[in-house]
Amino acid sequence: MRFSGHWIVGLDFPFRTIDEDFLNTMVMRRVDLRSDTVTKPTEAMRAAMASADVEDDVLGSDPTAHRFESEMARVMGKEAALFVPSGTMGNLISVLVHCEVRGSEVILGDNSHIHVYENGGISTIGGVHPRTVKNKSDGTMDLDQIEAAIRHPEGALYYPTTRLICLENTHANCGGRCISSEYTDRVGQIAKKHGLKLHIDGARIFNASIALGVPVHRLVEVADSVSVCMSKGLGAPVGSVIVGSREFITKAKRLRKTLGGGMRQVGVLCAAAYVALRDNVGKLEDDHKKAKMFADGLRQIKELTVDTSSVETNMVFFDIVESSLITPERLCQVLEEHGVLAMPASSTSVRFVVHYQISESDIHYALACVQQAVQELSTDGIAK
Ligand SMILES: Cc1ncc(COP(=O)(O)O)c(C=O)c1O
Ligand SMILES: C[C@@H](O)[C@H](N)C(=O)O
Repeated sequence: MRFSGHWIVGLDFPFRTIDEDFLNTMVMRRVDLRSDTVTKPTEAMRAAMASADVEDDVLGSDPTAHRFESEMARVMGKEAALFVPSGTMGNLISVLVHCEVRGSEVILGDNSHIHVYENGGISTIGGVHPRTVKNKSDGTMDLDQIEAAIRHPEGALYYPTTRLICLENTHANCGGRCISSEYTDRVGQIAKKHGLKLHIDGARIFNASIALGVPVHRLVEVADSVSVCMSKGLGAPVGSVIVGSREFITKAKRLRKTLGGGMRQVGVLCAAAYVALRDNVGKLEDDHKKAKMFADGLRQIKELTVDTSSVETNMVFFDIVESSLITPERLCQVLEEHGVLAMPASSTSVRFVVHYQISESDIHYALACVQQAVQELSTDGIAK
């Protein structure tokens, strides 16, 4: 399908009049909004990787990994840190260390990444039983429901034993919503009251910190462990970091080896992650502004509905109105034909994730493509 004619879209959003020549030039543009995991390493990261001081991190300690882990522990306000290959492994190791006794149960959100997107690893690999509590639209769980989900010791003959509560900040499936330090503290109080541990899936904790204006160490103050993704909005090519007590990290390091995550000259990866931490935290605010700009533009497309008030960080979810014949899959297909990459989020919604390698001009282009695609899919009746 080729777009034809001017892209006068009659929107008061500062869309430009895009004529065919400009459009055809623009069609060569690639705007990857599938996730903030798609960023490519910068020259500074590549240079750091190339010159990293490395040693075998299994037989001893890779000096660059050690320096990076020490810095992450300091930034996050915890005793120690451990570099791991992915956020999935960071969460898995954290849950398994806290729930190292057979028959353990973890309370987590029914829409949490750990529960939805990690292949049930805590159960299939770790033998840990999940007990879900409904995630509210803001990414939190009702505090009373959390407390009610905690198994009573008198039921020990029948029930698993609750040992851990997991939160997710920002909450990806709830649209990148931020969890406040006050709410986190309340969950921490519940955990402490019942002798439980608290883990935070902090894949995008720096996004929450910037959006809330709260230091990361304050956001995770009451957590026993946090998994932080360096490979998302911070833009490192690979890796996450678990932070916690020295005792926790010692156990985590052993479990990382058990899972095959013990890495040799891992300083090559930590060097890039260190550059990401140094250079990119300050760019997250722009990501949030671009996401807001995107949502404002999408809101003006009548076949779409966007809750712009829920766009707190770098994610934009929008719904296609029920009366429309357009499906998220078909819309993403047409957008991909013009270089705009996005992911369906449900049977009625699409997710766009902004990152620091997306420019404002890219946002304008993507908006124009969405507008044109919706217009053409609606009129051509080829939605389904
Ligand atoms: C909230 C959240 N937690 C954990 C992960 C897992 O990270 P990874 O993809 O590095 O395994 C992701 C996505 O990647 C995520 O969005
Ligand atoms: C899809 C999911 O696993 C990934 N964390 C993302 O948000 O893109």
